Parts: sequence; structure tokens; C-alpha cells
Amino acid sequence: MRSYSLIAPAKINLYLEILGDRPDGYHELAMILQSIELADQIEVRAIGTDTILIHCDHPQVPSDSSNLAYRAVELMAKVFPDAFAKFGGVEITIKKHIPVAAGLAGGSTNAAAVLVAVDMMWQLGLTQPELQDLAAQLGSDVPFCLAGGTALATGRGEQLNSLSAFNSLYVVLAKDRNLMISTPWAYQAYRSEFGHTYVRDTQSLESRAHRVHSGPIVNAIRHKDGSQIGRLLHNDLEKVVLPTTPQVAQLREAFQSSGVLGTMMSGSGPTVFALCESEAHAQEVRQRVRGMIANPDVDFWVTRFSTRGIQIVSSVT
Ligand SMILES: C[C@@](CO)(OP(=O)(O)O)[C@H](O)COP(=O)(O)OP(=O)(O)OC[C@H]1O[C@@H](n2ccc(N)nc2=O)[C@H](O)[C@@H]1O
Ligand SMILES: Nc1ncnc2c1ncn2[C@@H]1O[C@H](COP(=O)(O)OP(=O)(O)O)[C@@H](O)[C@H]1O
Repeated sequence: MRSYSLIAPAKINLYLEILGDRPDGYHELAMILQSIELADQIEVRAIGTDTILIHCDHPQVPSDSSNLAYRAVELMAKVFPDAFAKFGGVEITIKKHIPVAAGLAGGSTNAAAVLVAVDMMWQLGLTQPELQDLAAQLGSDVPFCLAGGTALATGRGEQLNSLSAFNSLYVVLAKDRNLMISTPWAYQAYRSEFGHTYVRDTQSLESRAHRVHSGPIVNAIRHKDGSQIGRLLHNDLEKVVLPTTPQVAQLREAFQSSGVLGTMMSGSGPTVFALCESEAHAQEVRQRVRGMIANPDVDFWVTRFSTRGIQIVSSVT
């Protein structure tokens, strides 16, 4: 039976600006997404029946049709019914290393990996734009997870422009394991407090330029300038999460006082990350902040920027 083993990396958001509400209920964004080496391992195996089975070693990850990996196979089966009839269903095993509901796109990257595996398993030969289009139907962050590296994302986050990828920066991640933040809640809270309608068609490029402020950080990324990148980190969702979740604000302050290049909440949180120039410094910061926080429920990870998205590690055909 065919099987594929894949690596599905997490992401952090170096920049997240909310430009306004969209008529479809989403928010118009200007974001910079960055892959990191912290990753889940995904096995996708043909099972010759018409079922989809999910196994995951993490108690908070569903194994039913609400799992994004399940939804990825379901979407492929709907779009390619003949291939599904010919090759049958799949069994997916997810080894979770990415914390769940953490703002690190764990579910999205699992779904992206499954799209890649099913494309190969069903011998579809899809192009990158075709895969990206399917990915966007599964979630706003899924197209980025497929491509990986460093990208400027617009629209609801699915329109990508890749930036020069580099892996020389190290990342310390911290998350209280009792805290989970729902992405729809974070956007809804932002809309209630700061919402304003964004009508793309009537916006000239010039008026858009007045609202999007990602230029300096894009420039810093082009120059691989770690100190500038650290200084220019930005996330509008912090405006609703920091006041309601003091643990996040506290972690951010602890990193801030530890001599890092910069610190920010990732996506809708609650993970806070800090950027460092070297692995030794990142390990030192992890130790120092662990001591300052004195909360045994906070987990830490040291990882680094990655230039890659979904990677196929091995296949049996
Ligand atoms: C906040 C971010 C930052 O990268 O990531 P996470 O914190 O979830 O990792 C993303 O914008 C999340 O992307 P993703 O999790 O794929 O979102 P989706 O499944 O498409 O949408 C989940 C919900 O978030 C809200 N949403 C999402 C994207 C967007 N541009 N506007 C929104 O308002 C909507 O309420 C939507 O129903
Ligand atoms: N394959 C999956 N991995 C992780 N979470 C998943 C998956 N499928 C569905 N979920 C659910 O999606 C929600 C968001 O999880 P996740 O994708 O890890 O976070 P985020 O959207 O903050 O990046 C959680 O409630 C989780 O139970």
C-alpha cells in the first residue's frame, strides 16, 4: 500500500495589520508569515476502502471530520471523485509537536501536508497554483503553510508574495498550556472594538498605501537585518488579546526585558515569540524568562526560521 511521510512546519506572524472588515465576514489583512522548524510529522497511508481515518497523539485534536486534515481529504474527494473511487480512502497519523490553538497554524499545516500527500497518492499531478487554490478553500493560512519560507500575505491571508527567505534567526516560543485562544473570537473582538468596512474595489493604490505600514519590515527582511526585524514586529490582534489575557502580556514583558531582538504574540495567540541572533542566546533567554515567570504551566521551545514549507520525507509506492 502507498504511504507518505511528511514534515509540516508551524508559522509565526512577524507582522499582522488588519485593514478592515470584509463583506464576507473575514478581515482584510497585510501579514508577514514566517515558517519555523518546529513541525508536526504526518503519515498518510492508502487503505483501499472509502473511509478517512485520523489518529493523533494530542488529546485536544479531534479525530473526526472537524480535523482539518480530514477536511483536506474530503475536499480532494469532492473535487476528484474518480480518483477517490479508484484509489480509495486514507489513514492519517499526526504526531503533534506544534502546540494546539496557539496561533502557530498547527491545523493548517497538517491540512497542507495532506493535500500534498493525496495529490501524489492519487497521481493527480496538480500544479502549485492548483494546490494553492484548494488550500485556500480549507483556511486562510493553508496556502502559506504549503509554500513556507517568508511571505507577505494579503486578502484574508491567502494571497502570497514570497520574500527572500532566510534561516539565520532563532526563535524562543512560550505558551501557557492551559490557555487556548479561538481565532474567530480574536477577530470578532477586534471587529467589535475597532471594526471599519474595507471596500477593496473603491480603494485606490494610493489610499491603500496610507493604510498598509509593512514597508519598513519588508525592507528589513530584504536586508536580512535581524535588529530591524525585531524592532518592527507588529500584531493588531494584540490589542484585543493583551488586555484580556494578562499571562500573554506578562510573557511579552519578560522577553522584552531579556535583551532579545524583538518579541510579539503570534497570530491570534496565545503563543509569544522572541527573536535572537544565535541559538546560545535563545537558550539563555529561555532559561532567564522561565525563571522570571515562575509558572510551571508555561512551556518553552527554541527553534529557528525555516526556508521551507511542507516536506516529503519518505514514500512507499
Ligand atoms: C490569525 C491568523 C494569523 O496568521 O492565524 P492563527 O492565529 O489562527 O494561527 C490567521 O489570520 C487565521 O488563519 P486561519 O486559522 O487559517 O483562518 P480561517 O480558518 O480562514 O478562519 C477562521 C476564522 O478567523 C476569522 N478570520 C480569519 C482570517 C481573516 N483574514 N479574517 C478573519 O476574520 C474568521 O472569523 C474565520 O471564521
Ligand atoms: N490537525 C489539527 N491540528 C490541530 N488542531 C486541529 C486540527 N484539526 C482541527 N483542529 C482544531 O483547530 C483549532 C485550532 O487549532 P490550531 O490550528 O492548532 O491553532 P491556530 O488556528 O491558533 O493556529 C483547535 O481547536 C483544534 O482542536
